[in-house]
Amino acid sequence: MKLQLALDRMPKGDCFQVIEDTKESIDWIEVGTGVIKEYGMEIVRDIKKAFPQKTLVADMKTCDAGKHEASQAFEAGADITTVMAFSANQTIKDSLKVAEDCHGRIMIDLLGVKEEARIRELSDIGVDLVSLHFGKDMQEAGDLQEDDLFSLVHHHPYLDVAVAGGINLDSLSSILNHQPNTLIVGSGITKSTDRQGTAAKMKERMKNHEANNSNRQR
Ligand SMILES: O=C([C@H](O)CO)[C@H](O)[C@H](O)COP(=O)(O)O
Repeated sequence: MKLQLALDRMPKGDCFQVIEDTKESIDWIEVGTGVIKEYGMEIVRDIKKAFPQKTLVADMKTCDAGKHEASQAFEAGADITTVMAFSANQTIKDSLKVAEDCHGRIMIDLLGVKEEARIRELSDIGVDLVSLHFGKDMQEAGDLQEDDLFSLVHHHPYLDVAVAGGINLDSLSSILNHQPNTLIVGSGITKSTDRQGTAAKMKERMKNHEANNSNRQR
C-alpha cells in the first residue's frame, strides 16, 4: 500500500520542505492542481529532479485535450497524471495512449462519479488506476462517505484504487479496512505541526494493517 503526499495550496519552497520532512515515509508525491496552476510544469520538473527516486503524480485534473496535457505532464517528469472521469472517452483513450508511449500511467479521478456503470466503461477503455475522491469543497458539508465511495469499485478488484479526501490520523483506520492500494493525504500531513511524525505514524499503521490483513481483498 502506497502513501501519496498531496501538495496543495502552498508556496514552492514549502512544497520542497514538506517532501524533505516526510520523504522517509511517503511513496508517491502529488504536485497538486493549484500548485501546477501557480508555478506551471516547471515545479513538476524541479520536484522530479530533486526527488528522482519517488513516483511523481501530476494532478493535472485534465478534462479535455488529453493528448496535449498528458504529454506536458510526462515530458516534465511525471510518472502518473490525472484525468477526470467525466471527460469524453476520447480524452481518456488519448491520455492512455500517451501514457503507454511515455511509460507512464493515467490515474482517473472519480470526483463526482456516482454510477458504477461509469467504472465499467472506464475499465472497458483500458483504465487500470482510479482515485476515489471526496473533494475539498465536499468536505465542508461532512466527512468522507467511505462506504458509498468504495462501493463504486467493489466489483472491480483488478483496478488499482487510490482514495483521497481529508484523510488524517483519526480517519485512517476505517479507510484502511477498505483495502485501498494508495492513500492520498494532503492537509492531514501538510497542516500537521509534526509533519514528519504524522507521515511516519501513517506509514507505520499502513504497514501493520497490511501485515495483519495480507489475505484480504477489497
Ligand atoms: O486533489 C485534491 C483536491 O482536489 C484539492 O486540489 C487533494 O490533493 C486531495 O483531496 C487530498 O488532499 P486533502 O483532502 O487535503 O487530504
